[in-house]
Amino acid sequence: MKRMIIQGGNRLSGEVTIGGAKNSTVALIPAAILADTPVQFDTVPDILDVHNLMIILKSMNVKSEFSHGVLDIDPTQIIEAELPSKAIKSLRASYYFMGSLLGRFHRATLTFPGGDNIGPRPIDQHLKAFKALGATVSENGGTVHLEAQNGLHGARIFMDMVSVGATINAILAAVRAEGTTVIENAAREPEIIDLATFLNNMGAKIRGVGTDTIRITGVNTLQSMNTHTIIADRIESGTYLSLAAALGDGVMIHNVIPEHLESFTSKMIEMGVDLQIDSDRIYVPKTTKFKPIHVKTMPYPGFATDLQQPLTPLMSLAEGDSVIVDTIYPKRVKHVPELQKMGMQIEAHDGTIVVKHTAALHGANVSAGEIRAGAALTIAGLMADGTTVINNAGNILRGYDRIVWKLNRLHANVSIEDDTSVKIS
Ligand SMILES: CC(=O)N[C@H]1[C@@H](OP(=O)(O)OP(=O)(O)OC[C@H]2O[C@@H](n3ccc(=O)[nH]c3=O)[C@H](O)[C@@H]2O)O[C@H](CO)[C@@H](O)[C@@H]1O
Ligand SMILES: C=C(OP(=O)(O)O)C(=O)O
Repeated sequence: MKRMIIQGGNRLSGEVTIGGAKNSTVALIPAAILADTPVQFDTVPDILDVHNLMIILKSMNVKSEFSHGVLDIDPTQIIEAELPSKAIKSLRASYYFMGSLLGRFHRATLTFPGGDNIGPRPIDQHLKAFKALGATVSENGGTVHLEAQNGLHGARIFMDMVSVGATINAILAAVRAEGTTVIENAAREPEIIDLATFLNNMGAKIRGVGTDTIRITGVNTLQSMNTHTIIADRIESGTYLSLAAALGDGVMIHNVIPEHLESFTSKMIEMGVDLQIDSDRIYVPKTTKFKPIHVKTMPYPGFATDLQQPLTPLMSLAEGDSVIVDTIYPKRVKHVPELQKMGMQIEAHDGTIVVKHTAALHGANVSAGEIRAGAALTIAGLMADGTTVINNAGNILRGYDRIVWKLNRLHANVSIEDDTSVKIS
């Protein structure tokens, strides 16, 4: 288990550069096994999810090398093999191997995925899509077996609810299927567009991504001709925007796609933060007065559920009550009791989180129950007087690229310790 140690109270200033999007990367890596050539990604974030996906690739004889943000994957010698259940369970997105293995071998056997504990996360829509494409699905204990004995065939798939994961899995299974697939009520997240861009550049025929109807005409082969640059992480961007507003004396955030963050930046502006938004960077000036806001999380382009927690420390500075309703994950409140330990006036009842003005936060011994709860605790720890110890910090490192280095470059005082108290970067 890793712990993050924060000596709070420093004002932050300087520059930070956002990494490639976690939620793109974790779909692109499983997608790479659909290629008949080696593939290369750049601006890959250095996060635990990437390292765990590389372990899964290795078990299938797929070589991968990751250095300085460049990830090379060679799937040309891939074999069918039992996948390592510890790595599968370490992250949510391992379920994308269901779609990509089905696309590649017409069968797949996987244990159920892990990922953040943020309330119920069923995969019925994923399985419905696989069945529509011609696969049979059998479940045994914690294992799912998928098999398309007569191959995969294009179909019309209507998603009962808007799901990022089910949309991506349906694309992965359909991209090399015979005939045309139409996904209706599809999710529109930018990470889905990024995945389709990668696949289309290899010869796939995916049209309509970014709308709620996606059409895919299956192709026989996918061949990579160039490096795919991963889009900037909008959730990491929002996290740094929030902490820069809460305790910055002027912070420039580089490699941002402002169009992907409009639902978030509009709320910060409503709070009174005079953001200076450029084409690919945002400057956050020192701000001392904040107005309370109301936020409701929704599928993209609505306010992201992954950004409600990182905004709570900033909300605690507002002069009045702020309210969050998380319609995607109403039980995503793991940050609430931990922030209370730090003195924050925050409560959760019946799917509604209320954050009241809090005069001061103090350091405490807390736990990151999930990645974005960890982000909220990190920001609160930086704002607090004294020392904060965040246990289960592996949940933060799952998805925040080189976070200790980035925060310390902004003049924070943060370190990570493992069980044996050896400091790592
Ligand atoms: C790796 C990745 O990209 N993770 C993101 C992805 O997760 P993930 O893809 O798991 O989330 P979904 O978009 O699928 O979930 C949206 C909603 O649909 C429900 N649902 C989903 C699938 C299904 O088969 N049945 C079902 O009922 C879920 O319980 C949830 O209430 O989108 C979430 C919602 O934006 C984000 O918080 C996660 O960061
Ligand atoms: C919920 C998240 O991640 P995952 O879906 O990978 O668990 C997240 O990134 O906030």
